Amino acid sequence: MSSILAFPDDLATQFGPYLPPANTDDLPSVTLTFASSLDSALSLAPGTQTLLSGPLTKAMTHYIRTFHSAILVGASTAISDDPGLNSRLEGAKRQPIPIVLDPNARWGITESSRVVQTAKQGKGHAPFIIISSNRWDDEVVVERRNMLQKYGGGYIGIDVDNLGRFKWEDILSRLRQELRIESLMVEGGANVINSLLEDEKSRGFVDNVIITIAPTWLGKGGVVVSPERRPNGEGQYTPPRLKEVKWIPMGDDVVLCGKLHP
Ligand SMILES: NC(=O)C1=CN([C@@H]2O[C@H](COP(=O)(O)OP(=O)(O)OC[C@H]3O[C@@H](n4cnc5c(N)ncnc54)[C@H](OP(=O)(O)O)[C@@H]3O)[C@@H](O)[C@H]2O)C=CC1
Ligand SMILES: Nc1nc(O)c(N)c(N[C@@H]2O[C@H](COP(=O)(O)O)[C@@H](O)[C@H]2O)n1
Repeated sequence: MSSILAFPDDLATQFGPYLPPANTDDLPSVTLTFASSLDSALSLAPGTQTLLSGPLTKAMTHYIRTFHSAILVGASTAISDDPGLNSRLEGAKRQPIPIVLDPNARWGITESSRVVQTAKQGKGHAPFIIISSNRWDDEVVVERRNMLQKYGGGYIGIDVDNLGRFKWEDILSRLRQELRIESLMVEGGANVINSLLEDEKSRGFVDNVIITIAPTWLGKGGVVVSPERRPNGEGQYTPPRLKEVKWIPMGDDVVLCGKLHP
C-alpha cells in the first residue's frame, strides 16, 4: 500500500503531449484518468475497491499525479477506498492536493483516514472537501473542518443545483480562486466521471484523457462509466470522440491517451 513506485523513462516520455501546461491563466487544465475493465467498469460493485491496474499502469498513475496541482474523487470513492490520493512515485517532485466532492457531508473523515495520515507523515497534502453551501454550519462539518485545518486542508462550500449537483464551472473556478489550482486530475468514480462527460459544456473543460484498460470483464452490476446522452442546444446528441489518440501497451494493460477539449 505504501510502497514506492518506479516508472521507466522510456514510457514516461510518451505522455508529454497529454500532460497539463506549466501555467494556465484561466480555469484549471483538466485531465480525466481512471482504470477500466473491458466492459467499462471501475469496480465490481458500489462500495468496493477493485484492483484493475497492473504494476506498470499503477506506477503510471502515480507519475501522472505529480504533474497536477490537485486530484479529485467523489464521496463514494473516498468512503469505499479510503484512498491516500498522493503520489508514491520514487522521488516525486510534487504532491497533488486531494479534493473530494461531498455535497451532503457523507464522508466521515477523521484523523485516522488514510489521506490525513498521509498528510501527517509529510507524504502528501490534507484534502479540501467540497460541500453544499447549506451544509457549511452542520456540527459535523465544523468539527471536521477544525481537524482538517490543523493539517492545511479544509472545506469549500458551493451551491448545488436542483439535482443536488455542483456545476463543474463552479468547482473549477473556486479551486482556481481559493487554492490557485492550475491543473486538476479527475480520477473518479463513475458518478463523478459521468457528471463531467454528460453535457457539452462540462466535457468542454476536459483537456486530456488517460485511461488504463485492463484485460478483464467485471460483469453486470459493476460501477460503470457511461454518461447520459444529453442533447445539445439543437436537440441532438453528438457522441464525444477523442482526438490525437495514442494507445500505449503497458504490461498486460493498454493505456489510451487522447484530447477531448474542442
Ligand atoms: N478504477 C478506477 O480508476 C477508479 C475506481 N473507483 C471506484 O469507483 C467506485 C465509486 O464510484 P461511484 O459509486 O460512481 O461514486 P463516486 O466516487 O463517483 O462518488 C459519487 C458521489 O459524489 C458526489 N458527486 C459526484 N458528482 C458530483 C457533482 N457533479 N456535484 C456534486 N456531487 C457530486 C455525489 O455525492 P452524494 O451522493 O452525496 O450526492 C455522488 O453520489 C468505487 O468502487 C471506487 O473503488 C473510483 C475511482 C477510480
Ligand atoms: N489507476 C487505478 N487503478 C485501479 O485499479 C484502481 N482501483 C484505481 N483506483 C483509484 O485510485 C485511488 C486509490 O488511490 P491511492 O493509491 O489510495 O492513492 C482510488 O480511490 C481510486 O480513485 N486507480
